[in-house]
Amino acid sequence: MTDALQLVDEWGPEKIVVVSHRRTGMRGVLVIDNTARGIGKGGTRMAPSVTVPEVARLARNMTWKWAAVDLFYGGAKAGIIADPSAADKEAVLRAFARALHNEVPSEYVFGLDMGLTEQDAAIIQDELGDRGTAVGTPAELGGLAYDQLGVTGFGVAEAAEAGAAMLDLPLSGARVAIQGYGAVGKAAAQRFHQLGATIVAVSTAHGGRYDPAGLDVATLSAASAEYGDAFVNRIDIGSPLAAGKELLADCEILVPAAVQDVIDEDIAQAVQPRLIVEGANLPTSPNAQAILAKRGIPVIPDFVANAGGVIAAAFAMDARHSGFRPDTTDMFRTIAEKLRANAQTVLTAATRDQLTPHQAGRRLAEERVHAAMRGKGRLPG
Ligand SMILES: NC(=O)C1=CN([C@@H]2O[C@H](COP(=O)(O)OP(=O)(O)OC[C@H]3O[C@@H](n4cnc5c(N)ncnc54)[C@H](OP(=O)(O)O)[C@@H]3O)[C@@H](O)[C@H]2O)C=CC1
Ligand SMILES: O=C(O)CCC(=O)C(=O)O
Repeated sequence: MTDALQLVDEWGPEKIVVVSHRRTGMRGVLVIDNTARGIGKGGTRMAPSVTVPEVARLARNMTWKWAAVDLFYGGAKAGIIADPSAADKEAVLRAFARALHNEVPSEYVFGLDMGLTEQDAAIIQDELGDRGTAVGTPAELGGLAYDQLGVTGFGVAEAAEAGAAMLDLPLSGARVAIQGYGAVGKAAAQRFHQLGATIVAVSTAHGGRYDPAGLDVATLSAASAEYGDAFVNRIDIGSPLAAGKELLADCEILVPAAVQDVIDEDIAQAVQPRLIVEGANLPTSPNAQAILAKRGIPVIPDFVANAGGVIAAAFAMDARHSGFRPDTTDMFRTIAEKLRANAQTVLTAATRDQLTPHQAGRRLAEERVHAAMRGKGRLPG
C-alpha cells in the first residue's frame, strides 16, 4: 500500500482528504495537487477500483491541463470507490459531498469524470448549495451539461485534425479507432464523423465492433443510448472485437478514450496508426511514449487534447457566479481554437527539440506553474 506522504513531490499534492461514511459505506478521496494558478478544479470519478494514487495522478494531470490551456485554476480530482450503476449511488454521492463541505467551494469544485453524470452534479449541488459547488449540472439548473454536449470528445477531434494536418493527413477519409464509448468516446466519434473521418472500430469494457469500411456512427450512438455500454454485443453492424483489440485496429488515428494505462510498452511496439490522440486521462505510460516517439508516431497528450472539459468547466464556473446562462457557441469556438493551437504548438516543439510531445507539453505547463509559484512566493524569486 502506498504511503500518501510518498505521493508528495515539488509540485504537490497540497492536500489529500480521505473520507468515509459508515451508514452508506461511502469511501472516497479528494486530492488537491497544486493551486499556484487557482483553486483546485477537476472532475469526480466513481468506480469500484478507485485508489488514492490513481486520483493523485489524475490531479497532477489536471495541474498540467489547466496550465497548458492557460486557464487560471489548479489541479485537483476526486474519486469515490463505488459502482456507478448501484441503486444507492445518490446516497453515496450525498455522503461524499457532505464530507467535503469544508473544502467545497473555497478549495475545490466538483465536476464530471468517469461514472458521474449531469444528474449526479445536480445532486451534489442540492446537497452543498448552489454557489459554485459543482459544474456539469443540467441546463434547467442554469448549468452547462458538458458531457451531454460532448465537449471533450469534440475537442479531441478538433485537436486531432490540427495534428493530422501537420502530417499531411486529411481527416476526410482517415480511419479512426476509438477505445471507450462513454461521454468522451461517443462525442469524439460524432465530431470525427462530421469532419469526414471514417470510424472503423469502437469499444466499451464489454468488447468492441470493427468494420474496415466504416461503422455507422448514428447507429452506434442510438444503440448506446438504448442498451448502454453493452450495446457492442447487441448490434449487428461490423464484426465483434475482443476487448483491447481496438487499440491494434488498422487505422490512421487511434483515440484511447476510456481508462488509464492501456498503452504499455508492448502495445506501443505493436500499434500502427499515424497519430494517437489521448481522449482518456493517462492512457499511455512514459516508456510507451518514448517508444512511440522513436517509431515516429506522434501522440497529442491528454492534457492538451482532452482539455475541452476544463474549458467547459471554466465557462460553467463563470456562469455560476454571473447568473447568466453559459454561452455554448462561444464555448465550442474557444475549445476548437485553443485545442487546435495547443496541439500544433506541442507537436512543433517536440519535433524541434527532440522531445516526446508529453515532454514538450509538460515543459510549457511546468514553466507556467513555476512562474505562478514564484509569483506567490512559494519558490525563491
Ligand atoms: N468527461 C469528461 O469531461 C472528461 C473525461 N476525461 C477522461 O476520458 C475518459 C473517459 O471518460 P468519460 O467518457 O467521461 O467516462 P464514461 O464513464 O462516460 O465512459 C467510459 C467509457 O469507457 C469504457 N471503458 C471502460 N474500461 C474500458 C476498457 N478497458 N476498454 C474499453 N472501454 C472501456 C466504458 O465502458 P463500460 O461502461 O462498459 O465500462 C465507457 O464506454 C476518462 O479517462 C476520463 O478521465 C478527460 C477529460 C474530460
Ligand atoms: O474539471 C472538470 O470539471 C472536468 C474536466 C476534467 O475533470 C478533466 O479534464 O479530467
